[in-house]
Amino acid sequence: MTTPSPAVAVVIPAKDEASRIAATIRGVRTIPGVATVVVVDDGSSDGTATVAAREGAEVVRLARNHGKADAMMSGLGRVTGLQRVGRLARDAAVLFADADLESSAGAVGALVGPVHRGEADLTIAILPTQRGTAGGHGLVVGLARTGIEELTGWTPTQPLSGMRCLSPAAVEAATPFARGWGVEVGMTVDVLDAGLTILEVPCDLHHRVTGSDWRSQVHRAAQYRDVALALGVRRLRRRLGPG
Ligand SMILES: O=c1ccn([C@@H]2O[C@H](COP(=O)(O)OP(=O)(O)O[C@H]3O[C@H](CO)[C@@H](O)[C@H](O)[C@H]3O)[C@@H](O)[C@H]2O)c(=O)[nH]1
Ligand SMILES: O=C(O)[C@H](O)COP(=O)(O)O
Repeated sequence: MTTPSPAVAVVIPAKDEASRIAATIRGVRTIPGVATVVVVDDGSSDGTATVAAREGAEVVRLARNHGKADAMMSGLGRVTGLQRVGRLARDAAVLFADADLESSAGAVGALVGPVHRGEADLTIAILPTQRGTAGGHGLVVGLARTGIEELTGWTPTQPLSGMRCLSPAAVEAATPFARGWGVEVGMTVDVLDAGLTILEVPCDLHHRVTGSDWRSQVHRAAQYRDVALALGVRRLRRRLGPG
């Protein structure tokens, strides 16, 4: 007899991902222990929610766009609701995955083992070099990395990586999330501040890279703003001290 894998709840924030979400849901379903897949449609203008429902996901539909962090918080709300009604184990790990991973999505499964074995409270995926040309200059990544380093003494390899698996203790330490694109940086700092452990895990994931056109640069500006805000709030907290 094989021992059943401990439960995992997958949460996928998704904005206008109708062409990718089905493959991503199918990918994460291959991960042992996945008890539920929650897709949060963050005010999409395409058929993301319809496709996700057709794939059998739990769909949370936000009427307007709230940004990635709020979508993730809404997903956690659904996870808690499922736990309350006994449809999901209370000690389930939560695995956040982006919607654009498509057929590579199953590779986030590597994040689960260390959390279930108690080797880490938070695991973060390290992605291989992506296909296509990235159009950035490393400004947002640099801001995030040096900010985390300054606040915690730990240097992350890919500070913006959003594929993350959290133990219940890490969920408690990391919530409420920093807004928008600041969610990963805020989570990293808050989890380390709580005395919990983080492990980076290489995962063979492929996603849509941000290019170099004007839309991509506007996206990077929003990332920069949100990361700077998440760091600023935490610096201020340090200065003000506990309580
Ligand atoms: O308003 C939004 C915008 C995006 N998304 C979803 O968030 C995920 C990540 O968005 P994406 O457009 O792929 O952003 P990237 O710039 O490629 O994201 C990188 O950087 C982000 C932090 O800035 C991380 O959250 C991501 O995991 C990381 O891949 C995807 O599932 C989106 O559908 C939302 O839920 N709401
Ligand atoms: O393309 C990326 O990796 C992100 O949008 C961050 O951009 P940057 O760190 O290159 O500014």
